[in-house]
Amino acid sequence: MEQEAPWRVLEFYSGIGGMRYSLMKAGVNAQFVEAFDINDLANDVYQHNFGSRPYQGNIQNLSAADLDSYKANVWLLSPPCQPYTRQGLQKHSGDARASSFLKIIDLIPQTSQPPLMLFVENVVGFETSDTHSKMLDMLEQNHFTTQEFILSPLQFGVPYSRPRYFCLAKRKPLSFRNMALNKQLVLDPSPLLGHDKDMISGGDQLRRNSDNLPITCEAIESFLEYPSFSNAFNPESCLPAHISRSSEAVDELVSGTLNQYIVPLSLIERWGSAMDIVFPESTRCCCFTKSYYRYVKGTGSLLSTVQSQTKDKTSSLVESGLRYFTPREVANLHSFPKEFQFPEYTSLRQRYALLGNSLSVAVVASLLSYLFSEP
Ligand SMILES: C[S@@+](CC[C@H](N)C(=O)[O-])C[C@H]1O[C@@H](n2cnc3c(N)ncnc32)[C@H](O)[C@@H]1O
Repeated sequence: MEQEAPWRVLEFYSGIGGMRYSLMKAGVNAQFVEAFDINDLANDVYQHNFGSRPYQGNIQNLSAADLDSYKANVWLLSPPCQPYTRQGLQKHSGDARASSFLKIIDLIPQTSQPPLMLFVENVVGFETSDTHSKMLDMLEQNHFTTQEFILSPLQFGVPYSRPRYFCLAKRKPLSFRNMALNKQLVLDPSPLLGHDKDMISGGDQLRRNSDNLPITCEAIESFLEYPSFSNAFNPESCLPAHISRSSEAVDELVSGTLNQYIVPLSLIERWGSAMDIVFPESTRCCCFTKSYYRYVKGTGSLLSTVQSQTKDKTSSLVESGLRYFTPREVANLHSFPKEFQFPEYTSLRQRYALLGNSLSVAVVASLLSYLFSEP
């Protein structure tokens, strides 16, 4: 059989390439025509892994003629989330960081060849914004059919809570495999997993509570870079009195690179009660944000390296050997492939920041595979 021409893909707000990895994982025959990101360092990481450097400019300065010149038929977009986050001021389209995406929304009708498929990722909260209303109006007026999802890696067996909003759009005459979901906001991954017949079609009945799904997640342990370092992760400053401070493993740890992942005693004392602490055997951890490692509260989970079953009630946080997840472990929870690497010169904080801005490849690959499937 003759091989069909690859889909020509544009990746807007490419960051460290989460969308690209997702499309690769979905097995779509695609050619990445161009990626766009304003962040120099994100582009370094992208280039390090994919060999090509994204266009390093402001997306807001693109014209319809620029976009037409790529002759692309698929656009993947993960615009900045800050205008729509619950923690932010929720200025929506009034936030300057929303303007480049609003510009794209304006440009689509002005292109001579609008994309055939569009995929947008953002935070939960986007779906109630005025930017969202503008996007849906534009898509409808330009003959796109849309389906929207809010999904989390937890629903795909990954022990990681990162619910995100997704909009999938196809320009007519293209249509979705499950047309019953047109114009719906779906909170259930079943249609993506080919379980369409299990769905109760129509209205709110689709909106099942994601956390109530009978999904068994793998234990966090399988995502750890250093699972065997559990006891060694007792930092010198936090060692329980009964453990010898001169033990070889501890010396090695304290002098070695692992030291940087140990949560300092001062932070434990100050923020202990606000920390989200998980264990290797836990089947859930919290969303890692771009501020992980800079701030403790609400930025991601910390790992207690003392097994919970060996921990008696009186043992304190100080004794629980708290450490940060390493960037590789965060990448694993984001389902990034093993080959993904940061350039040597990137700092820990930079790595966490870039990962925190990225996405779950497990979730997005599944959505993209559904987007590209035919009825
Ligand atoms: C939410 S992150 C997307 C991350 C990406 N999906 C990934 O996997 O890493 C948003 C990205 O958009 C970039 N960005 C924000 N505003 C931009 C603009 N006006 N022009 C170009 N890039 C922009 C940021 O540098 C950031 O990398």
